[in-house]
Amino acid sequence: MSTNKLRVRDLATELDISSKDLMALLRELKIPAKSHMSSLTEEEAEQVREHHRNKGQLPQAVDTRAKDGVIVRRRRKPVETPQAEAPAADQPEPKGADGDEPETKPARRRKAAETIPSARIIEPAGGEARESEEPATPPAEEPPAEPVLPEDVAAASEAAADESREEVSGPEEQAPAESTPEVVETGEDAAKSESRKSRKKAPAPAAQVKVISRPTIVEFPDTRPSGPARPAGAGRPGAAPAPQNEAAKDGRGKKKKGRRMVDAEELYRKEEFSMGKGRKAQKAEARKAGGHKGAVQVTQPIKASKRKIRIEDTIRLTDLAHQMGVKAQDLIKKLFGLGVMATINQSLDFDTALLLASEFQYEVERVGFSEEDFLLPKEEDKAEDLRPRPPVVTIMGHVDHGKTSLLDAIRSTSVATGEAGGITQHIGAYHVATERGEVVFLDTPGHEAFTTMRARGAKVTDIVVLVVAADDGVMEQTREAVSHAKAAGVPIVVAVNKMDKEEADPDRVKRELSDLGLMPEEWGGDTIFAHVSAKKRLGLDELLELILLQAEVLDLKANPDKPGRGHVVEAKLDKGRGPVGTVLIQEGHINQGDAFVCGLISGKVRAMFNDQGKQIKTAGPAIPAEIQGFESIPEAGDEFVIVKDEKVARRIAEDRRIKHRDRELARESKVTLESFLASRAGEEAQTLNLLLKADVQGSLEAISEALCKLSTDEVKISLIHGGAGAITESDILLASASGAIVIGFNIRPTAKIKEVAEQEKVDIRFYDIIYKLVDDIKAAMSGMLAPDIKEVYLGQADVQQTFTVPKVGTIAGCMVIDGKLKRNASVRLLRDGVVVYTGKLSSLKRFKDDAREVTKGYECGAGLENFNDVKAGDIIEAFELVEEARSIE
Ligand SMILES: Nc1nc2c(ncn2[C@@H]2O[C@H](COP(=O)(O)OP(=O)(O)OP(=O)(O)O)[C@@H](O)[C@H]2O)c(=O)[nH]1
Repeated sequence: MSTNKLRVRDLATELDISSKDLMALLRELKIPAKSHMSSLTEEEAEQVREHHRNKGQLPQAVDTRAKDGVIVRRRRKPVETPQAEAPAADQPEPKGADGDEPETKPARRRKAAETIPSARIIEPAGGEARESEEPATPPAEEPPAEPVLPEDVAAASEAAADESREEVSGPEEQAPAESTPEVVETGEDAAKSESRKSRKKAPAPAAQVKVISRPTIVEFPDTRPSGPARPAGAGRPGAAPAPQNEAAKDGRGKKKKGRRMVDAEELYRKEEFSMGKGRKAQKAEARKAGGHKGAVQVTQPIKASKRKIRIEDTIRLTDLAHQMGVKAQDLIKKLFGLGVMATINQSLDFDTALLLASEFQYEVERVGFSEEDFLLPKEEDKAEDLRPRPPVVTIMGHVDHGKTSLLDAIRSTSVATGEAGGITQHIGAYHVATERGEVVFLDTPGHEAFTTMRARGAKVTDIVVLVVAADDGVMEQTREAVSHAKAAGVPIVVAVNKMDKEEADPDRVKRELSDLGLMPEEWGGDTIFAHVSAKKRLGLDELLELILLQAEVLDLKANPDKPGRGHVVEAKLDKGRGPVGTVLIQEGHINQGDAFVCGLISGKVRAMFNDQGKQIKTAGPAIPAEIQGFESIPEAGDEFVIVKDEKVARRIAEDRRIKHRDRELARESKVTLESFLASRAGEEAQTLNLLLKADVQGSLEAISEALCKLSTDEVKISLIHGGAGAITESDILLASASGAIVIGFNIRPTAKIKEVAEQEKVDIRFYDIIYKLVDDIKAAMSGMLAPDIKEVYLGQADVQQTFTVPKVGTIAGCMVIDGKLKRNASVRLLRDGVVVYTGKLSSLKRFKDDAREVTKGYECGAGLENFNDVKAGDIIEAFELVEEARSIE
C-alpha cells in the first residue's frame, strides 16, 4: 500500500480513460472525488482498477450511488439503510473516505488495523473496550470484548455515533483478516488475499458493496460467530460468550438481540423510574451493569420493602409523587380517573394515598403521628415523690370592690417584709411567703380571665378569693364569679373588703352569699370569710392564713423531680427579648435550656426570671417563671410541656397546628341541644349544662324552676349560671369552658356576642315562650329534638333617630351595622340586648324610595308593624324563618 497521492487525472491516464469517465466511474463506485485533481486513496484506486479490469469497460449504470463521505463496506447481506447517506455526509472526518485528505488516512487505517477490530467497535458505546486499543492484542483475546457489543446496540446513541464510526474505521478494514468471513467473503478472493497486510478493502462488485449507516456499524461483530470460515478468526466464535452465540445462531440474531436489549433496558428504565432514580443514574447503572447480564438483572422486580411508602394521616400529592418517583401530573391524571379532582399541593388522606399508590404497585404503611409517643410519659407519681406545693389563687369580684387593691396590698406587704428582696415585676403571677407557707396569686383578677383559661383547658387556680365590698354587698358580677368558680369546682374564700368604711355591713354580705350557697362557717356552712381592708392593709395576714388553711384541706402536692408541665398565665412580645410568657409550673421543674412545646408553638428555655425580675436557672411546682425562647407569642391558658429536644418539640407543634387547622375548618359547636345526647353517649348519668339569661328576674326564676323539675335519673339538668339581662362575653366563655348551652329568654345577642359564640363554638338558643323552651329541653333530654323551623339571621341595624310620620307612625332612621335588612323580614327590637318587640318590618326605605333590602354600611328608614315605641339606640334585628326537613339519625 502506498501513501502516495494519486489524483483522479493520473488514474484516468493509467486506465486510459478520460478524467470525465473516471469521475463517472468514481461516482458509481461511491468514491468521493470533487474534480479530476482530487486525490484518491490507494484502496480507492485499487477498487477502480479492479472494477475496470473486470468489466473491461466503465460501468454504465449502478443503482446505488455513494455520496461523499460514505463509508463503503462489504457485507454478505444487503442491508437496506436508506438513511445511511445522510449521516455519512455529515460526518466531520470520515475516515478513509475523504478524498481530500488521502495522505493521512492510510496511515491511520494501518494503525487501526493492528488493533483488535471487534474491541474497537464496542468501545464507542460501551466504553469498556478502551484498553483494547492496546496494539498487537492477539485475535484470541478479542472475544471477551464481544459480549459488550449488544450493549452498544442498546446504548448507542446518536451522539456516540460519530465516535463509533471513527472507531469502526479500523475494524471495518481489519474485518477480512478477522472473524467476519461473511463480510469478507463477499468480496473477491483476489482482493482478500492481498488485504491481509495491506488492510485495503477488497474491491467488490457493486451488488455486494454495502453502504452502512452508523447504527449498522455496531451490528457488525454480531455476525462474526456465524461465519467461522476464516481461519484467522477460528478461535473467536468459540470464545464468544454463550449469549452471543445463541443470539447469533442466525443472521437475525443480532437484530433480535438488539431488540431484546432495548426491551430489557426499557423495562429497566421503567423499574428504575418508578424507584425515583433519575435518567442519569439509570444510564450510569445500565452502563455499569453492561451486556445482557446487567440487563437481565435489572428487569427483576424491585424488593417489596423498597416499594413501601410510609404515610402519616395525610400526604401532599407532590410528596407522594416524589416518594414513588412518578410525575405529580400522572397522579393527578390517575386520581381524575378515579373521580377525584386534586391539585399538586393537595393533601391526600390515607385511603386515597393507599388507592393511588397501589395503582403504581406501591404499598403504603401508615405511620400515624401521636404526640403522646413523643411527650414524656405522664405516669402516676408515687406517693413518696410528691411534695406539698403552694396554692394558686385567683381573685374575683364585682367591679370596684377592691380586687386590684387587695392584690397590690398583699404583694406590697410581702415585698415590704423584705423576703422578696427585689422590685416586684408584673409577670402575671407572683408568690408571697408567710410563716405558714407560700401562696401564689394570679395577677389578672376577674372571672373572665379565669374562665378564658379554663375554656382553653387550663385548670390553674386552686382557690378563688371572692372580694365583696362590705358597703356594697353582692352584685351582678359577684354572682357571676360564684357561678364561674362553682362551675370550675374551685373552692371559694370570701374576702369582705372595705371593712374600714363606716357603712361596712359584713353580715349583709354573708346573708346574700348564703343565698348563693356560700354559707359562712359560723353559720353552719363551710365557706371561709375574712374581713379585710385593702386600703388600710388590715386583715391581710389572716386572709393569707385562711387561704393556706383551705390549701391544707385540698392537700395540694406535686412531684418536683420530673420534666416540667404547666400553663401560660400571661404572654407578651417584649421589645428586647422577643416573645415571653409566664408559665406557672404545676408539676416537675423547668431548667434553662430545656426544649418545650406550648400550645401550637415550640421553643427552648433561653432564660427564666422570677416575679422579682431575678434570673433563675430552674423553677419548680407553683412557681411562676417568665420564660424567653418561645418561637412566637403563646396564649394564656396554653399548656407548657418540656420535651426531649427541640426537634421533637417542633414536630409536635407542627402536628398540632395541622390538627388545629382541621378543627377550625370543621367549626362545630362543642355542644348543641340536638347533639348533646349523642355527644355524651355511653356516659352513665348525663348532665345537660345550661346557662340561662332572661329579660327579667321573674322569668329567670320561673324558667329555672321549670327546668330543674325536668332532671331525671338518666339526664340531669345543671343550671351553671342564671341571670337577668343581655348575654355577655363572660357568659359565652363560661358556657364554652363548661360545655354548656346558652338559653336566652326574650333577649338577643349583639353581633359581637354572636361572633364570640361562634369563635367559642357555643350554641345559643332563644325563646320567647316558656313552654316551648321547656318542651325543647325535654325533647333534647330524650334525644328527640329536631327543629322543624330554623331561624336564619339576616342582620342588625342601629336606630340613630326617630321620626313621626302622620298616619304611618314612628319611623326609625337606622344604619345597618351587620348583614342586611330585608323588606317584609321578621324583626325584633332590642333595647340593651332585651327583646322589646317581635314582629315584621312595615316599611323599608332608602331616602324616599322603597328598598327591597339595605345592606351593611347604608342608612335606611324602617317602620315596625303596629309598634311605635322605637327609640334611638335600639337595635332592629332582622331574621327569616326557614323550614328545615327533619333529619333521621
Ligand atoms: N375605703 C376603702 N377603699 C378601698 C378599699 N379597697 C379598694 N378601695 C377603693 O375602691 C376602689 C376600687 O378599687 P380597685 O382595687 O380598683 O377595685 P377593683 O375591683 O380592682 O376594680 P376593677 O379593676 O374596676 O374591677 C378604689 O378607689 C380603691 O381605692 C378598701 O379596703 N377600703
